[in-house]
Amino acid sequence: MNTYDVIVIGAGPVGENAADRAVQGGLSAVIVEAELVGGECSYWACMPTKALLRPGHALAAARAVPGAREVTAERIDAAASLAYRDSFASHWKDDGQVSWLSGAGIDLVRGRGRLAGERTVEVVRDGEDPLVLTARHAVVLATGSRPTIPPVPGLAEASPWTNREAISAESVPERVLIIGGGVVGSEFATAFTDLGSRVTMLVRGERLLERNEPFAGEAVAASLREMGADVRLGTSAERVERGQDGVVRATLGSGEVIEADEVVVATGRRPAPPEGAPERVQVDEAMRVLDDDGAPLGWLWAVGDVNGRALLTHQGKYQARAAGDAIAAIASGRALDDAPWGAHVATADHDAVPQVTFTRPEVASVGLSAAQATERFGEQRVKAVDYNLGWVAGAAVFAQGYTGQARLVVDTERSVVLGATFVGADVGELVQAATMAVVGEIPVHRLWHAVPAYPTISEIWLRLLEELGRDSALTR
Ligand SMILES: Cc1cc2nc3c(=O)[nH]c(=O)nc-3n(C[C@H](O)[C@H](O)[C@H](O)COP(=O)(O)OP(=O)(O)OC[C@H]3O[C@@H](n4cnc5c(N)ncnc54)[C@H](O)[C@@H]3O)c2cc1C
Ligand SMILES: NC(=O)c1ccc[n+]([C@@H]2O[C@H](COP(=O)([O-])OP(=O)(O)OC[C@H]3O[C@@H](n4cnc5c(N)ncnc54)[C@H](O)[C@@H]3O)[C@@H](O)[C@H]2O)c1
Repeated sequence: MNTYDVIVIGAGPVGENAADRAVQGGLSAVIVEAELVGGECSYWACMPTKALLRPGHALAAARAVPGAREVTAERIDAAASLAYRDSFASHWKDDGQVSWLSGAGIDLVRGRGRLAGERTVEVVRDGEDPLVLTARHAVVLATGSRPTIPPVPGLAEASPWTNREAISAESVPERVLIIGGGVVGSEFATAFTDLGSRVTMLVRGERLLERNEPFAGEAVAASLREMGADVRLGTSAERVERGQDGVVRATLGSGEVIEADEVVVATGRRPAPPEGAPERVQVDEAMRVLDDDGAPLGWLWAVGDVNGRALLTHQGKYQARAAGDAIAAIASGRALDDAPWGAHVATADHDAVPQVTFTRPEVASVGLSAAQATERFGEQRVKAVDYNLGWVAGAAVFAQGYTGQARLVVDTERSVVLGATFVGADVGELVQAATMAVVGEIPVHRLWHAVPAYPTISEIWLRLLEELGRDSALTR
C-alpha cells in the first residue's frame, strides 16, 4: 500500500508536473504536501499577483487611448481588485487541484515529508502516526523556496510581510514600505500604488531589476515615481521597529525615519529542501541529485525552486517534464536522452530563460543581457542593438504616447540571437518569439524572412534587424 514507483515531496506546480509525467510514463506516483496542493505559485505568488496587477494595467491601457480615456475612472476599484485576486488564489482552497491530481492518477498524502533513508520518505501528519512511504524507482524533491529576511536590526521582530501576507492582504494599507528592488519588490510596489497605498521602496542597489538590462529598471523606477511611489535607490534601512501604535519606523543611514503601516520584505528567496536532504541540493542536467563526489545518487531527483537553477514556475515545470520522463525511461530500461537539448535534460535553464515582470511598463526578457554576453564572449563578438518601441506603428496605435525600448543581443560569429529584452506596455507576449530564436538558434539572416504582421508591436523585430544591418557579416 505504501510503496510507489515514484514519491514526489511538494505539490507545487513543479511537483505536480513531475508526478504527472511519471504517471504518463506508466509508473505509479504519490505526492506529499504539507500545505496546499498547488504550492506557492497558485496561492501566494504567480497567479494572485498577476490578478492583482491586472486591473491597474487594464485601466492604464484604456486611459492611454482617446475615446476610452474619457469614459474611465482615474483609479481602480480596490475592493473589486482584491476580490479578483481572491478568485485567482481559489480563495486559498485547493479542492480544484486535489481533484486534478486524482484525475491524473496521482495519490496524495497530506503532511510534511522528510527523507528517512534511500528511497524512503517519512510523512509527519497532524494528529496521526507518521507514515512511511517507499519508492521503487525515485524520490523527487519539489519543495520550493522560502523568502529571506535580511539581518536588519529589528526587522524580524516588526512582523514584516513576506509575499504571503502581502498577496493575501484583506485591506489596503495606507502606507507600505518595501525593502528590495527585484521582481517581487517592483511588482508589489506597482500593485499597492495602484490600490491607493503610499509606497516607499528601499533599494540597496543603484537600480531596480538588476538582473535585467539597465534600461528596464530605469523605466520601471521612472514610471513608479510618476505613479506616486517614492523609489529610493542606493538606500538601506539601518534599523526597523514597530511601535506600540502599530506603526513601522525604518531608520535610514542618513538618520531619516520612514513611517509605514506595513513593511514588505522582498529581498530574494532561497531553496527549501526537506529534512534529511542536503542543505544545498546539487543536480545534474537531468535533475538527478549529486552526492559529495558529484556523481548522481540514482534514486533522488530535485526539480523547481529547490534546486536553485531558475526560480520561475515555467522553468521548474520544464525541469519536471524532463525529470518525470527520465525516471519513466530509466524504469523501463531505456537510455537517458541527456545530450544538450535532449528530452531528459533542462538545457534551456542556462542561457534561454524567459521572464516577464508584470510592472508598468512590463519587462520581458530571454537569454543573455548585453553585459552578460560581452563577459562570456568578449566585446568583438557581441553586438547589441536598441530600438524605441514607441516608434513602431503598432505601439503608436496601441497607446497614445507609448514609451518603451527593445534590445537584441547577437553573437556575430555564429550569427544567432543570444538575448532580447522588451520594455513597454503588454510586451510580455513578445518574448516567446525571442525565446524560439534563442533556443532554435535561428540564423539572423533567416529572421529577415519572419515578417511581422503590420501594424503589430512585433514589428519591433524588423526594426531591430534593420539596426543590425542587412549588409553586415550577419547576412550569411
Ligand atoms: C510574489 C511572487 C510572484 C511570483 N511570480 C511569478 C511569475 O509570475 N511567474 C513565474 O514563473 N514565477 C513566479 N514566481 C516564482 C514561482 O512562484 C516559483 O518559481 C514557483 O512557485 C516554484 O514552484 P515549485 O513547485 O518549485 O515550488 P512551490 O510553488 O514553492 O511549491 C512547493 C510545495 O512544496 C511544499 N512543501 C515544502 N516542503 C515540504 C515538505 N517537507 N513536505 C511536503 N510538502 C512540502 C510546499 O508546501 C509547497 O506546496 C513568483 C514568486 C513570488 C514570491
Ligand atoms: N514575474 C515573475 O517572473 C516573478 C515575480 C516575482 C518573483 N519571481 C521570482 O521569485 C524570485 C524572488 O524574487 P525577489 O524579488 O524576492 O528576488 P530578487 O533576487 O529578484 O531581488 C531581490 C532584491 O533584494 C535586494 N536585496 C537582497 N538582499 C538585501 C538586503 N539585505 N537589503 C536590501 N536589499 C536586499 C537585491 O539587491 C534585489 O534588488 C526571483 O528569483 C524571481 O525569479 C518571478
